[in-house]
Amino acid sequence: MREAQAIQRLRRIATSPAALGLKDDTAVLDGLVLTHDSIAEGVHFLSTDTAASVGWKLVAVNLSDLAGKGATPAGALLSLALSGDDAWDMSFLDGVEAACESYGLPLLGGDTIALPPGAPRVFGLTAIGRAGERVPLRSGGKAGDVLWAIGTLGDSAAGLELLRLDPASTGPLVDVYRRPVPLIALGQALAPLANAMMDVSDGLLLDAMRMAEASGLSAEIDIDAIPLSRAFIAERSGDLTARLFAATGGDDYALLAAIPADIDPLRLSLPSGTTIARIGCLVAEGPRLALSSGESPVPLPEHLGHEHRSNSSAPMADRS
Ligand SMILES: Nc1ncnc2c1ncn2[C@@H]1O[C@H](COP(=O)(O)OP(=O)(O)OP(=O)(O)O)[C@@H](O)[C@H]1O
Ligand SMILES: Cc1ncc(C[n+]2csc(CCOP(=O)(O)O)c2C)c(N)n1
Ligand SMILES: [Mg+2]
Repeated sequence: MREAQAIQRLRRIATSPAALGLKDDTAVLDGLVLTHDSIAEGVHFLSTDTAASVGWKLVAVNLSDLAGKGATPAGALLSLALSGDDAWDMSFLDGVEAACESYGLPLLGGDTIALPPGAPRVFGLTAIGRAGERVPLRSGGKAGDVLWAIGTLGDSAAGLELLRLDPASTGPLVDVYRRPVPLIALGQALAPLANAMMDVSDGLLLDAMRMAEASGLSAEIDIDAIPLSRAFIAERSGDLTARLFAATGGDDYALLAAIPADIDPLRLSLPSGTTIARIGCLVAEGPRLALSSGESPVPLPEHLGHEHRSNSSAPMADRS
């Protein structure tokens, strides 16, 4: 089954207004912003990744969903699966602790289980944030809004490719894959201005299409405007192929914001070193997502981003 099919079925269960129709990154309940993300070995991280980086990543990907709504971290619940390798599990918790401390996220509770020997590791975290004065939803975009990307794209996907070629790879791209940085302060600064905002975790093109869909609009993106880091360009160049890779690779934990055209977020005093780029706009007419380079249209790539899909092979022996 595909992720989208499962969520479609879940919509019939999640009928509370706080669930926002499961059409956003988070739920919003009584001034709290709620999210839950899991990470699994072989799906979100490699068995060769350090345990501390896996713990960090679990916290960071959840904080990124709070950042997308401009929320302030308020607490977390951890789902911990012990693997039987005590040193690994302890280092994992060191990584969880480091990320919680870095972003002021108090651990409030959770649950601990032990995995059967050899089972892939899977962890979950519920992050709770306090809503700011406005919570920009995916669905709030207006025709004429400018689309801004905050943070660079493609670094993590490029880091993963390096690690796939050589698990001993190091450098800034590998660091972004293993230890993403949630853009909490930037999310808080932009939320009051944005009509719509979300984090980019599955791939810019897929997430921009989701924002356009939720807002009942179309997104136009200038592929040449996508922000790339120096490390990414040094590794893969900034040509169209590299840009499409960056726009679809996912795992970025950047932000995508739709901001009225008469507001210039570059005028805000954003933290130094912030990358923020005008990458397109939302419009009322046209295909849901259109790409261009220079003045020319660019055909959509086959895959716009990452979508989970189960394979139906070999059920577990004791599941019959
Ligand atoms: N198993 C589930 N039970 C209930 N709701 C779910 C489940 N899986 C996903 N959802 C909901 O579906 C919506 C979309 O989920 P999705 O995972 O695509 O969003 P996201 O958390 O922003 O993505 P990402 O995991 O890439 O950050 C969210 O509202 C999420 O809470
Ligand atoms: C080992 C390994 N293989 C592939 C990927 C790529 N990847 C996996 S999940 C995901 C989207 C975000 O996940 P979710 O939607 O579950 O939050 C992406 C881009 C990876 N990170 N590690
Ligand atoms: Mg998200």
